[in-house]
Parts: sequence; structure tokens; C-alpha cells
Amino acid sequence: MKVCIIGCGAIGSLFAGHLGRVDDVELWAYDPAQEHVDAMNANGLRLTGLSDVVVKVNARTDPAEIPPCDFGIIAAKTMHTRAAMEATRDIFADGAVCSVQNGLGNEEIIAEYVPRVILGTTFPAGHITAPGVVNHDTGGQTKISPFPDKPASMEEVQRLADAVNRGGGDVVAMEDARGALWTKVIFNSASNAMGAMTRLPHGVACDQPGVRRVMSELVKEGVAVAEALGITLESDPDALIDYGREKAYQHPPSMLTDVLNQRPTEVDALNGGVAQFGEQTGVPTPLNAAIRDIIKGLEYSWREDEWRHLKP
Ligand SMILES: NC(=O)C1=CN([C@@H]2O[C@H](COP(=O)(O)OP(=O)(O)OC[C@H]3O[C@@H](n4cnc5c(N)ncnc54)[C@H](OP(=O)(O)O)[C@@H]3O)[C@@H](O)[C@H]2O)C=CC1
Ligand SMILES: CC(C)(CO)C(=O)C(=O)O
Repeated sequence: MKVCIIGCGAIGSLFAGHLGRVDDVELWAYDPAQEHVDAMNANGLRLTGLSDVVVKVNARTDPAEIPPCDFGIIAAKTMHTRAAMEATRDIFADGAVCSVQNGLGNEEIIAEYVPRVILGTTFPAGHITAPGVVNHDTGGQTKISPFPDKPASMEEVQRLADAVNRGGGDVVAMEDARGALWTKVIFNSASNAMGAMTRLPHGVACDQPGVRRVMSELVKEGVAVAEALGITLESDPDALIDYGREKAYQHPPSMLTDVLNQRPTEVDALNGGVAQFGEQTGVPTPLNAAIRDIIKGLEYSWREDEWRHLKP
């Protein structure tokens, strides 16, 4: 079985670290980061932290050098989903592609490019520490299921989960993982956005009563949209925020890290995604829409060369 990781950064590498240990998996990776790809090809992909392993990955920056694959696992940031699928669509002309990204709308984009799609959400965390080296920060489950609009078969979903699990992963194949995905999205739309706007780590932000109140208001909007879509959440996202305070008090949400590094954020797929599905279902989401617009304004502030010369 051939599997290609699309975007082999932190999360993609955690999946590669599992699949690279399985004898009957031929593992490929597409990633535009030349230095990272060169390091993986020269020395293997090294995982540190919770995992301590080096695996062989056939990494490429040119998708034309990758053979047709049975499965893709996309772990590029959400703003790169379309470009990633444009580049790799031929690899999956008869394959199934699974998203393990955060946010909403990824599966809909993937479905424009490949015949079968697997929806997913993942809880482990990691970060790149050097080219070809990724630290596995925390463990957790991944949940995957056929994407209803363009489904992979349940047999394919199970086969992909089995392959990752045989390499030490923890992937649950489900009939419908939308509840798990939406639970995490609603959590992220509160924790990540408020972390990014206050520059406080998750737990510290939770301890500011006003900030915590806004988180709960963001959650309420997301829950109402999920309900309108007929999605049963896996758990209460507001309780997940409190759980996160206990387990990861000093954790900077990824959107805060992006803001501190003045990098584009995933706000369009998080608060923007909730607002977009809110519009579709007629559920008001003014707070999520406002957060999206403010964070987009913040991103623009970093591109001073585009606005410094402007006059009314
Ligand atoms: N990191 C974490 O702990 C967690 C992350 N997630 C989610 O997983 C997804 C991936 O995040 P993460 O692994 O942290 O991100 P990273 O930035 O570590 O990895 C993404 C990789 O994709 C590459 N990339 C950029 N553009 C493209 C493209 N057009 N096609 C293919 N690959 C591309 C990047 O290269 P370059 O660096 O050159 O841009 C990078 O190597 C996100 O949606 C995130 O929210 C979910 C759970 C936890
Ligand atoms: C908290 C975490 C790492 C959970 O996976 C996350 O999703 C984020 O920071 O964006």
C-alpha cells in the first residue's frame, strides 16, 4: 500500500513516524520546504519527545516524482489546502485523501480534486525543531470517517486507520467523525482566537474572567451552528476549554504562535468556518465573524509595504 503525506511538517511527520514503521507501507511525502525534504531524504525523518524513532520517507518537493498512491494524508495548514491539492491531485487519481487538519472546509476543497475523501481530526501535538526533526509534544487520538459529500468506503477508512495503528498510532475509524471534528473546531475557535488576541497562553487566558466569558460566547455560537447542521458534538467544547486549562496551562495556541511570528493564521477555517456555516444555516455568528475580521486586519498590519504608501 502506498501512502503520501501532503505537507510533512509537525503533524504530517507524526503520521509519517507511524507509517514509516509498517513493512507493507511504501511512504512518500510532498512538501515544498526544500531544506526539510533534503534532510528527510539524507538522514530519515527523526521524531523526538514522546516518540524516539527515525523512519525512511521518500520526500519530494516535486509531486511529479511521486507515484500513484492509495492514500493521502493532508497536514498542510488550512490556507494551503487548495494549493496542496492542486499540486498532488494526479497522485490520487484513484486514491482517497484524509484531512487531519484543524478547521472547517478542508474536506470540501479536497473533494474538488480527488475521487474519495476521508474526514478527520487529530489531538496529538508536535513542532518542527530542525529540518528533518519533529518533536512529538503530546499524544492523543485521531478520528476519521468517510466525508459524506464524496465518501471513501468504510473499508478504506478502516484500512488507513489499521496501517497507522500498526505503526503505534491511535486512529479510530468511525462511521461519522463530524461530531469530533466540530468539537475540536469550536474549542479552537475560542482558545486559539482569544490566545491570539490577548497573547496569553491557554490557561492564563482562561483565568481572565472577561476573556473566559468571550470564549463561552464563541462556543455558544459554534454549538448552535453544529446543531443546525444536525451534528452531535462528541463532548461539550466549553468543558474542553476547562480541561485544557488543567492540562496545558502554559500552552500557546497555534494561532498565538502564528501571530507572534507574524505568519498568516488559520482563522478563516476556524472562526471564519463557523461564521460561513452559520450563514449557510441561518444561525447568527456575529462574534466569530468579528474575530475573523479583526485577525485578518491584524495579519494585514504586518504587510506594511502594501499600505504605508496609501493615501485617502
Ligand atoms: N502542530 C500541532 O500540534 C497541531 C496541528 N494541527 C493542525 O494540523 C495542520 C498542520 O499543522 P502543523 O503540522 O503544525 O503545520 P506545519 O507548518 O508544521 O507543517 C505544514 C507543512 O506543510 C508545508 N506546506 C506549505 N504549503 C504547502 C503546500 N502548498 N502543499 C503541501 N505542503 C505545504 C509547510 O511548508 P512551509 O513550512 O515551507 O510552509 C510545512 O512543512 C494544521 O491545520 C494545524 O492546525 C492539529 C493538531 C495539532
Ligand atoms: C491545542 C492544540 C495543539 C490541540 O491539538 C491545537 O489544536 C492548537 O494549538 O491549535
